[in-house]
Amino acid sequence: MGLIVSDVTVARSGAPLLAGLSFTVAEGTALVLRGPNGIGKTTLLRTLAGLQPPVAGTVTFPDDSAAYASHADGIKAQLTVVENLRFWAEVHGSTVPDTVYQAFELTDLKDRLAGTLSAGQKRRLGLARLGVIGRKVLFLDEPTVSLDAFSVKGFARWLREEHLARGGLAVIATHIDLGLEAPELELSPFRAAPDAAGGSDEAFL
Ligand SMILES: Nc1ncnc2c1ncn2[C@@H]1O[C@H](COP(=O)(O)OP(=O)(O)OP(=O)(O)O)[C@@H](O)[C@H]1O
Repeated sequence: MGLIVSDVTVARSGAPLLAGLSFTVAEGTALVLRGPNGIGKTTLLRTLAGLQPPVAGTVTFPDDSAAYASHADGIKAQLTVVENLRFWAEVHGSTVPDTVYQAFELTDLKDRLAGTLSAGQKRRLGLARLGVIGRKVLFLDEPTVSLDAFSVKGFARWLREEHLARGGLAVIATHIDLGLEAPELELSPFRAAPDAAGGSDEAFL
């Protein structure tokens, strides 16, 4: 079973942003969300991941299978790269696959304190978390911010060859082309009318 989104409306601070969204993402495939700044991509991803409730509609995917990766890397500065990955693996009852270090270009950084990594290196470590937690349904918010072109390609390769090829799925908000050959959903036509959630205008106060 993949991800099924039925007639979903999402809101931020009481203001409906996107309405009437219905789509499915099958196992082994990705969907790329497109739309201008502020349209609600982050809000939609957070809603799909269950971090906030939809105003209307339903989101279904297999229980306990999802992970949300946001702008915040969520890494522990006082731990080394290896310790960070082991920490996440332990939390999720898994182990760190050796392949993760190579896939996210962390082999030479294993013993570095995470707090001393560059922005792009931190982002690679944050993304490597996805490689250890074993979640099938990934909601990714601008995953390649701070990454150079080489690292973007590496991440896309991991997504394609390690995640999607093993039956995972992903919904990705990104402004760049990841080269995934994934279908894209332009969100602009789904911009909510101000009264889509019953006329609330508290956001404008
Ligand atoms: N804490 C908040 N309180 C009120 N409004 C907010 C809050 N956070 C975000 N918003 C507003 O909600 C709207 C949707 O924000 P969201 O972050 O979901 O957009 P986005 O499409 O992900 O944008 P971007 O492409 O810039 O990342 C924006 O107009 C934003 O200003």
